[in-house]
Amino acid sequence: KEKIEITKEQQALMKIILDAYNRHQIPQDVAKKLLQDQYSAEENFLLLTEMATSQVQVLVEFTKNIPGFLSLDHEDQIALLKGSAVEAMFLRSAQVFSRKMPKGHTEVLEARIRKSGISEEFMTPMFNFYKSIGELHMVQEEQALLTAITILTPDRPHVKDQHAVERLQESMLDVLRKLCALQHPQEPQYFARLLGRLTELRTLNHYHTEMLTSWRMNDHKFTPLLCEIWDVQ
Ligand SMILES: O=C(NC1CCCCC1)[C@H](C1CCCCC1)n1c(-c2ccc(-c3ccccc3)s2)nc2ccccc21
Repeated sequence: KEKIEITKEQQALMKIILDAYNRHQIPQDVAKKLLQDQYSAEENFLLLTEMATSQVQVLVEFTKNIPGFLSLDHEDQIALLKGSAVEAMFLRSAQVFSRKMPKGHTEVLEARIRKSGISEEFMTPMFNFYKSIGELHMVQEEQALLTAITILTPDRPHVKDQHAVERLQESMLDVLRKLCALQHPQEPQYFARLLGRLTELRTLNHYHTEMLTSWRMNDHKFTPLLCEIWDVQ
């Protein structure tokens, strides 16, 4: 049985990522809001644009704390943020959805989201993803590292120096691999399952523009930031 050891610098890296992840959380809790009332499609769309706008700002702050990120080519930094923002949104949504809630609350939340205005066809892939994330019972460190790994995906559109991004991502993947082996010793496949979720995340990314434009209302208004991030308008 090979001895898995997280080195001192890997521990320091994990602490930086976890602190940044915890520091940059959305202030108001969208799940609480959704559990309070059933909103109209228009109100839900507005809620999503507000949540998404603040989440992008939070994501930028988190990303700036990833060691090495600010040393990347500046245009590549933008390309990585633009390319990962939607996936980070779905990953965060999955974590919000999978949080331990009082009896019956998750069912109410799911029902509210199903009636939020998003077209029916996207519900199955979206909730399959949320439930598959929930089944992993990720610890905070794993969630934070997975978000950093998603941001540091080398093959986003317009990234010039992919190797520089690969090197940063690889150091995150190595820490995550060791953490998974230590946290889930009975599940040697756990790390692979975690990475498999990133593939599922990309398919959700693929749907996002259509999810927005098919929102059951007319005249969809987006902020300039979201037009950039969501490839709409
Ligand atoms: O507010 C939300 N998510 C925040 C985003 C930022 C980070 C925190 C979470 C929305 C609400 C859904 C119901 C209507 C209001 C908005 N939400 C979603 C999404 C479904 C579809 C989404 C999307 C994203 C981009 C593009 C196209 C579609 S996000 N899944 C959730 C699971 C649990 C709690 C909220 C959840």
